[in-house]
Amino acid sequence: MSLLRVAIESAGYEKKKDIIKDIHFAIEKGELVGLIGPNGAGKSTTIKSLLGLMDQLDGEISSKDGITYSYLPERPIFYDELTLWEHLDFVAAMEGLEELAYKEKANTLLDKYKLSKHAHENPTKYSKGMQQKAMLVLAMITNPLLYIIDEPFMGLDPNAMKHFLGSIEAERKRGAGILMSTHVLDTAEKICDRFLMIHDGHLVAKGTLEDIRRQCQLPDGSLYDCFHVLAEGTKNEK
Ligand SMILES: Nc1ncnc2c1ncn2[C@@H]1O[C@H](COP(=O)(O)OP(=O)(O)OP(=O)(O)O)[C@@H](O)[C@H]1O
Repeated sequence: MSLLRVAIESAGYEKKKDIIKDIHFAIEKGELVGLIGPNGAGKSTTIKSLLGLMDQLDGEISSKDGITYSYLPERPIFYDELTLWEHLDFVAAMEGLEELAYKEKANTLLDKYKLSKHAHENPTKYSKGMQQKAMLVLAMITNPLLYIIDEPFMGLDPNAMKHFLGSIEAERKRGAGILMSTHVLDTAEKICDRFLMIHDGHLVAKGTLEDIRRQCQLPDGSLYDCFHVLAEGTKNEK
């Protein structure tokens, strides 16, 4: 069974004002799926629908029984009064993680993302990139089977980016499925197995890069070229 099955007929923020329509897809074990589309296309609205945050939703989101997921928002969110370690302790308590194992994993991740020295500080005082890395550590600590990630690349320095890509690869090998919304198309082209291209609230193309090229009628095009065709609406517009 798929980790996640999404069948959104429509969703929006106000009654009778649909923002996204007819969005159907699934995420399988070990798969990285890129959610791509211009500003305002409906990517965040799709993600909010999956997270159960949309009041106006006609459709069905189903996940494999007992699945745990982590959501990485585009803008990090922390509690004002807690240090990063206290955040980790909090998540571990909520998820019932075994103390020795999670502490060891946390230390490895903090070390990898160069946050060990700052683990007893309040993350609201971190730089943007440090906050993003802290969110990532918090997301990975629970060993989720599904990740929903909203634009992860923006604040990361090259070293953090390399580790982030390494972490994603390791999580996939462990069997986790990942849905990742991003505008960084050259990286997405290299790392994603499949893509969902949203334009104007509709899924206008989906599948592997080959599938997307065919749907955009650009047999040798890059993901960026295909995106441009979709965003400009010169071909294939719905
Ligand atoms: N809270 C909200 N209330 C009303 N309309 C909203 C709200 N959030 C988003 N929208 C509208 O929904 C549409 C889709 O927005 P969404 O945030 O899903 O786009 P996106 O693809 O994530 O864009 P971006 O790449 O800029 O992050 C836009 O027209 C936007 O104005």
